[in-house]
Amino acid sequence: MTRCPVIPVLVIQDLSLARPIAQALVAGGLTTLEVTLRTDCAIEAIKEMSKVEGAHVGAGTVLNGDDLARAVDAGSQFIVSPGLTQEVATAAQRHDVPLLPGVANAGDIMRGLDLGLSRFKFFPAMANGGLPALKALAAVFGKVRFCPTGGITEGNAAEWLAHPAVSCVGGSWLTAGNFDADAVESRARQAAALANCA
Ligand SMILES: O=C(O)C(=O)C[C@H](O)[C@H](O)COP(=O)(O)O
Repeated sequence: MTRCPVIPVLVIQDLSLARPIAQALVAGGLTTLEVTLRTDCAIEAIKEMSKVEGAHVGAGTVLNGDDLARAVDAGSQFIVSPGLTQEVATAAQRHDVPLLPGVANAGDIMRGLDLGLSRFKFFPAMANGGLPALKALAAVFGKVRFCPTGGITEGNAAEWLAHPAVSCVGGSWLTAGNFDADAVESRARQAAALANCA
């Protein structure tokens, strides 16, 4: 979460674009890449993107232990899930892989704390009440850190990142539309500057 505080959330439909997309994002300064398991080629895309120098590739939309095992076998260095289940948390512990599960309310966070977790994705961030909702949760759970995702854009990312409980943000805006390497690199560069990526 602190390595590079803007995480592109990627839905790879065309495997041949996996490497060029990763190269463009890394060239622009975004090195932590989340590949969602929402497409048939997602697992292969994780393998391809992991070959790109400087890329730190993980899996998103991990819904159960089987997804997690497939993602880890493909080389995922971290796991993101839209929600928090005991099954996914246990599988992450078993595979010794960092897990960023989604939370939407205080009860979710408390279940996460019970499982030994303190870093969560706040999802879906905008639909869940946006920054006011996160501020209210952060005031109660002082040591918890969040990665808001869902509705984050280049227009509001800086505002989220300015909150001390927000360690990073995630979003699909970096690769939205038809793939154009120059456009992706330029969006990544802007986002990296916003987030002071090293
Ligand atoms: O399913 C998951 O595990 C996810 O990672 C969900 C994504 O974070 C959001 O769908 C991204 O939301 P947008 O940036 O608004 O497109």
